[in-house]
Amino acid sequence: MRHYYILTINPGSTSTKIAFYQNIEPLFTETIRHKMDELAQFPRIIEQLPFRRDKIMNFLKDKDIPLTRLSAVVGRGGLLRPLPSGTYRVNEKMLKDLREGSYGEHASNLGALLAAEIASEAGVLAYVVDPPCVDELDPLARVSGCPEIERRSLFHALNVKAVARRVCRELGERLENINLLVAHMGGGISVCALKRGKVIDVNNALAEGPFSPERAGGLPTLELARLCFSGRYTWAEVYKKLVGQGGLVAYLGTQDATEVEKRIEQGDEKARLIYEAMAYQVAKELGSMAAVLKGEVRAIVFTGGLAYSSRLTSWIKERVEFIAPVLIYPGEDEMKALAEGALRVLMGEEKALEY
Ligand SMILES: Nc1ncnc2c1ncn2[C@@H]1O[C@H](COP(=O)(O)OP(=O)(O)OP(=O)(O)O)[C@@H](O)[C@H]1O
Ligand SMILES: CCCC(=O)O
Repeated sequence: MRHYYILTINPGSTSTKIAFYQNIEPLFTETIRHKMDELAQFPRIIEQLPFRRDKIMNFLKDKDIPLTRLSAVVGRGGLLRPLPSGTYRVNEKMLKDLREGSYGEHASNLGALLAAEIASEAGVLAYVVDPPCVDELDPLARVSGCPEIERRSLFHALNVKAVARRVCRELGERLENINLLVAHMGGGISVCALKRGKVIDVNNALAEGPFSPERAGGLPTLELARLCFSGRYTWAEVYKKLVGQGGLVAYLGTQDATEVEKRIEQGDEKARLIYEAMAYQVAKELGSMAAVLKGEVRAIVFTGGLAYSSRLTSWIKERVEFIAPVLIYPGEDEMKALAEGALRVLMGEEKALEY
């Protein structure tokens, strides 16, 4: 079998994950965690591009990987127009939408931009796989209750799809034959109802559902409207309150769940209340997604960085295990999913989709 060398880049809200694959074998992987004050120097996410690019180039240098060795570079896709699931070739139109933030600002917007810069230096193609804007919503799920506002599918599609495939392999099931609930719990939280492999409903992870380490999640609408019209905040300030500085950060001053757990162990009652409330909200969202699937759920899956926490997962589990067995896949499989998506195209098993 021919060997392809694939660089995968995954810019998350608090980290840049990088890996170098020979086909689907990881030769090197690294997670660079960014401190909040390090990122705070950039008013816009797009301005982090040279900072994160340098980190990647240092990684390649440290590991002695010349650009000439790369067969492809693949980044986590960003906020683009609603798209079918798949692998996309990065093109100028995609880069323009990401640079301009046409569909919103998000750390993952940097994925295609970083991949394109490095791929062009290496003289190879850049791809993205299952971006967060993958949209498989049931028509019922699009209705919000306010005609001017349509619900939007925006979630951790790459990891959710990859973990769902892995769960099915391990259960000996076919994805298209079963229903799953998958809760990705990282810097943001996506709680998904998968009906025969399709995410037919999910909380918009930037604007709905449980609060998360950095996101405020769904809020009481009238109180939010009052805050917006108070004259105390600009749109940019409100956005930051809801998306980058909400949730654990707003209540506790940190997005780091391990730090919150240390405080709980030292008897910090506020930290305990807020952390348990996050678990409570995830459980509540899972309950409503179980109703979406009419209770026909083969398994409930927890994944993402927070799934490493046995304290958090047991709080959620005790409220939802009556629905279906709970399976825990801590961290994420995103890097492998990126490599696999690019490899399917390099090997000609799948045609890259055009944006
Ligand atoms: N061992 C652990 N125990 C508890 N929490 C952890 C552990 N490891 C990571 N976390 C927490 O997981 C969260 C980050 O998860 P993750 O790395 O999946 O997020 P991200 O990739 O930055 O963002 P996103 O998943 O939204 O794209 C942080 O709150 C972090 O403190
Ligand atoms: C993946 C989009 C959602 C988030 O970052 O929380």
